[in-house]
Amino acid sequence: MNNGLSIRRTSFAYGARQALDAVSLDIAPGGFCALLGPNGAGKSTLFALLTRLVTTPSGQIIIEGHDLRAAPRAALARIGVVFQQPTLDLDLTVRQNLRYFAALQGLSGRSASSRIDAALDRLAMRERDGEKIRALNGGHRRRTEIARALVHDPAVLLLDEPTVGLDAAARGAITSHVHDLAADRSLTILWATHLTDEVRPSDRLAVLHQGRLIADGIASEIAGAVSLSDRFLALTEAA
Ligand SMILES: Nc1ncnc2c1ncn2[C@@H]1O[C@H](COP(=O)(O)OP(=O)(O)OP(=O)(O)O)[C@@H](O)[C@H]1O
Repeated sequence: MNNGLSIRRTSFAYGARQALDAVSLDIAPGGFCALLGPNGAGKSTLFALLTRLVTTPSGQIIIEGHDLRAAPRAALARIGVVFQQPTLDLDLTVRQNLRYFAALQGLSGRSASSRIDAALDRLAMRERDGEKIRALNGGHRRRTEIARALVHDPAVLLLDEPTVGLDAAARGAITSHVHDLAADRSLTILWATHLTDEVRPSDRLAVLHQGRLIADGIASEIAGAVSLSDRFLALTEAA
């Protein structure tokens, strides 16, 4: 059984536009990888493939040992995902949003309640559980979405630029929460961002540019003697 997340030589084109070109990326179980790429690099396209919003005959994606093409239901059941566009119901409370999602996952009653409590605790959102989403700021909304993605106890968590549109303080809080989730090693995490200041020196980092993976390693080693921001600019300008 090949656990964790494995993306093998995966390509995708929108008509004549090649959005991903033979991308390969392996994340071991419990591993964490930041996927850094400028606008248009192909991050959202990769997430669309990982969640089967789009399909491609090229390459292979394996989630917790399940081939996404051959066994989509088993593979998709093991992932939790936070898309770039928020999808919470603004007129429901935090807990109601999570309860609705739990029901879609076939969870109800006490087991749903305890999973929801645990997920809210992980994002420090339990004390806000009775508030309507509409009343929350952007950072708390994103934390609610991440908690919701954890309710069914996925093995792999996919986060597509969860800090987009947030102010600096909320961005910092979400970035810390993501790193806290990564530290407990119970989840395999792929986290897309286009901001170098969200990546920590010890993070595993994959750099995507124009549909190709142009670096994969520890962020501080990729940066070398310069800042990650300078290295990222040099890599994406040169490639
Ligand atoms: N529906 C579409 N039709 C045609 N081209 C598309 C479509 N969606 C994305 N593209 C193109 O595919 C490439 C990759 O886009 P993608 O949205 O995956 O990048 P991204 O890294 O997620 O960017 P961003 O940070 O702006 O979200 C870009 O050149 C984009 O213009």
